[in-house]
Amino acid sequence: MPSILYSTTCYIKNDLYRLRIYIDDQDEKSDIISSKNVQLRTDSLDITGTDIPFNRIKPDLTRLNFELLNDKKINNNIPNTIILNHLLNIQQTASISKKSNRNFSNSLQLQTLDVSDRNTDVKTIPIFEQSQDSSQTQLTSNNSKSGQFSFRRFFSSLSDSNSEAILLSKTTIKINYVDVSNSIRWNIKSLELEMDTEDVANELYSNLNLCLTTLIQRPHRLLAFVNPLSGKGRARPVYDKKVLPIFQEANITVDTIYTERANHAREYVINEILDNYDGIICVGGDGMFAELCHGLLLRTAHDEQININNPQVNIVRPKLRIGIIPAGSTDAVVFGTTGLNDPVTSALQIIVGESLSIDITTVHNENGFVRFMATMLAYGFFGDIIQQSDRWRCLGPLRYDLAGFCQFIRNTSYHSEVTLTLSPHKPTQILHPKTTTSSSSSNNSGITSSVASDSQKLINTSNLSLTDDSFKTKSTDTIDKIVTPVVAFCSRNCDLCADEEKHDPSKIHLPLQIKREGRYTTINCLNMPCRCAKSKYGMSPFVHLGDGSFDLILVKRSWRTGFLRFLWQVANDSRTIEDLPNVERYRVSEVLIRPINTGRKQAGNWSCDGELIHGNEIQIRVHRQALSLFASGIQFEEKQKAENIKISPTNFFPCFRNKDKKIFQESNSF
Ligand SMILES: Nc1ncnc2c1ncn2[C@@H]1O[C@H](COP(=O)(O)OP(=O)(O)OP(=O)(O)O)[C@@H](O)[C@H]1O
Repeated sequence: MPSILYSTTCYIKNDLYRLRIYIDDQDEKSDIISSKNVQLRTDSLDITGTDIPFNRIKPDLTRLNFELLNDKKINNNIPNTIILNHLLNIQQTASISKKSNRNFSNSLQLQTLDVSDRNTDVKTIPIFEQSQDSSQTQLTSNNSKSGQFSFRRFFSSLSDSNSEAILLSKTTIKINYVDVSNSIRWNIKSLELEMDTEDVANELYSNLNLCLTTLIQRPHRLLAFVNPLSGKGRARPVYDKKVLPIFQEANITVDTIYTERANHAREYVINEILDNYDGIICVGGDGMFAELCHGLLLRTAHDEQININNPQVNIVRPKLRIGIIPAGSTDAVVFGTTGLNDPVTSALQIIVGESLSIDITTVHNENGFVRFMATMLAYGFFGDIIQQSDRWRCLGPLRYDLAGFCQFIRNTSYHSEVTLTLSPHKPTQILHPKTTTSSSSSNNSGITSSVASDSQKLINTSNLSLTDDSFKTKSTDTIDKIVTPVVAFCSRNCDLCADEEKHDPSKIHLPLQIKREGRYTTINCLNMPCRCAKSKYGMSPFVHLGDGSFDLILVKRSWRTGFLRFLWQVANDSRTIEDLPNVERYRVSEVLIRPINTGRKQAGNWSCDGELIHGNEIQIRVHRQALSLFASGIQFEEKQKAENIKISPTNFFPCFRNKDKKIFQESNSF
């Protein structure tokens, strides 16, 4: 049963409401969130405090509930509940009510408004609006749209009002809150609550502010880095006009640095004192994020005296979180962690202290540490594009398309050896023999299993022992395809990412290593789906952000039409990409890629998070949840609704399927 902390009545748009601040019963949390009409115990209309102290308030469990007391139809613009943590700020302003058309219920003992008070109330204007920080006071009036008080405007509005029912006092509480009714795109909304007396308004105002002080997961002081060149120069206006005002509204202090050169932010984060900050904000694209990510992780590794050059070392998660305001040209990280690249949504997720820990992979070559990888590492086609487009910088963004086209015409492939360590899974989830008709099968929970029968044999016949080197590394040319068993989107509060048991070393059942060798057009490691404007689902839609694994996609040498089909599916629907005859997808925790140069043939190029890297061989190793972001993760049911993604219970992949080496469109009906 929820515990009510506070209860009062108020008018919202001339309708009478009962406002209650209550704490959910923790066990009932999920039910209450899902139910629109929260059942609270009936209490008196007077202000009621309970014996629950404010320091026991759980921000996600404490809510404001608005119950309409008139007989009128419920106004859909008034929320039924607002989570305490979604309040941005509370203002107390003067109220000038228009002709009263309030519909008082006879059964309610309401205080009638004393008209004789009006004159005295007029004297209270202008009022001082007190922000959450008591040291900041502002002169405001609710008549003043610009926020500047104007006596002329104030008195002219008085004469416009109907004198019969004018009430002038500090009786209006304005609540600015984060509207999450569209759980993908967040917005700011406000609600004006008109209280009966100034005393009640004062009390509600101070109670709500007291509640706000309990929100410890929220940042109070942030350091923002703005790359003025990001996204063709849109980062600065986005930050100055859209984001900074929201931070100010939420009483967050932000120190801003406009970067002057590449690596400015990275050096600052590595070298300067950051103790005063609760988080770092990156305003820009994926390149800026990579800079901050490196700065923070390298600084932490240095503080913890970790030898980052050792490929087997475990990195430590920094204490500070990074918030990303998308203003770049691709914004793959933000797409992958919030579902869209909307600066306002990202700013609001930072303000309310949403937290998401993501995997980071370390990239080493034969000489030691090279880079951290947050999104994608590529060898071959995509690395060659980066290398070529770097030479054609003068062509602007067009250079990527042009370099891509040239590379496609060349259709180069590279002889390479790939040693991969499959991500460990529970025995019950693993490896069903491949059937002749379909390469994958799915159940209702969206979990699909698929594996080559040879691999099944290999596992069944092996004397499984973690110390058995012959088992640990198997060269299996016969293995055709091994597809990860779990193909569900990584979403907000993802079960797979939260599954600690899976990451318990004592529970690892199958650290299977496999060697693959052949000619590949491209070898890609994806730590995130890499959704962006050019790829609806990203190259790897089902990779999870925090489950301690990443996806390896091998694209074997083929005719240009075969590779074009791969590119087409990456752009449009990559959910079944491994069904293409030239594509293999593995879920792995570690990969070693070794190009085999056969004399005259040149090796391909490597790119990591869009930057060129070098090495004769590259080792990639995942570090589970090594970096925390201010982000919510994606509410996938909502996203599916918004994008009209159809997922049939019996067929998780309704679009394209590989059957007898042919691609064809299936009907969604079966
Ligand atoms: N003031 C600056 N002048 C030049 N380069 C900068 C400056 N600040 C940052 N950089 C560099 O610019 C590169 C690209 O920046 P960023 O990622 O923000 O923009 P983008 O390329 O438009 O977006 P995306 O990476 O999403 O495509 C980063 O690698 C960063 O190191």
